[in-house]
Amino acid sequence: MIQLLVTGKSGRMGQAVIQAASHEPAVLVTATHDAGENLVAAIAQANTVIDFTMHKFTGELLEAALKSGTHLVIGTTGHTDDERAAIREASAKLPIVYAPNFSIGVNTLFWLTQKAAQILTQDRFDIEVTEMHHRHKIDAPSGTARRLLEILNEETATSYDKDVAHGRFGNVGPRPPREIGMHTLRGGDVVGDHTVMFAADGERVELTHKASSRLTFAAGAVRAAVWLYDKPAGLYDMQDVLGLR
Ligand SMILES: NC(=O)C1=CN([C@@H]2O[C@H](COP(=O)(O)OP(=O)(O)OC[C@H]3O[C@@H](n4cnc5c(N)ncnc54)[C@H](OP(=O)(O)O)[C@@H]3O)[C@@H](O)[C@H]2O)C=CC1
Ligand SMILES: O=C(O)C1=N[C@H](C(=O)O)C[C@H](O)C1
Repeated sequence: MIQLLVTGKSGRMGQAVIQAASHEPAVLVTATHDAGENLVAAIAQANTVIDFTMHKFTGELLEAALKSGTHLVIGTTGHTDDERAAIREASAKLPIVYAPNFSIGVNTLFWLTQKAAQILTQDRFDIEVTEMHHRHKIDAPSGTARRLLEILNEETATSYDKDVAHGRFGNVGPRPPREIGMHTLRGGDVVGDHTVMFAADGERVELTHKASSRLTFAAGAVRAAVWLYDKPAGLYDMQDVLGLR
């Protein structure tokens, strides 16, 4: 039985996770947590945490989980390089699923993007990525877009720091062939849209995913928590949970 601690309980995703967990017989929400509450007391009541909060909270969460041996499903995005390294380090002792997106559709988009990049970049296809989210989102680009860029960087031998152009403005000149454009849109109540575009002379391929309900992400996170139950320490993502590797 998964005894679940839901952090960020009053947030958009925290609420969706509590709802999704109520539909999963193997999962019982035994504790919840919000900013300012006692995390050590909350984590003592659980064997697994599902965390959709804020990147700055991850250090405190890792420290508490390492002490209690609690499994972690981390969906929070916007981590710094140091925070990502801390998650990797903790995974030597704890089973952790860390994923920027828990939807089956987006994880299929990751797979399709890798395959498309392998095929299309043998010819001269320029790559652009767009994402759109609701007006409340605080990190940009989205964690999902960042993962798409990492996949594209790997397949095209480009660098996230040197070759990704975050928007364009002014007299930027012709497009450098290795450049990957990243364009972030914010507005309204958009749950999460991502497009990877491959554009060549005479044709264009667009791979798009649109999420219309946060329950999609929440159900995926609950599925990841159940999957993680009997796994050894290690860093996993949703591709592992879905068997997409
Ligand atoms: N991986 C995925 O599939 C998905 C990831 N996300 C990510 O999940 C995260 C949360 O998104 P969302 O639910 O929309 O955000 P919300 O702002 O709605 O909720 C954030 C929650 O985290 C809590 N929180 C904020 N700061 C802290 C802190 N320092 N310590 C403890 N708790 C804190 C908030 O508490 P309070 O209200 O008291 O401040 C709130 O309950 C984001 O990083 C987002 O990108 C979102 C959707 C899907
Ligand atoms: O903040 C959100 O809402 C979302 N965040 C995730 C991200 O940053 O990729 C996933 C999803 O698109 C919704």
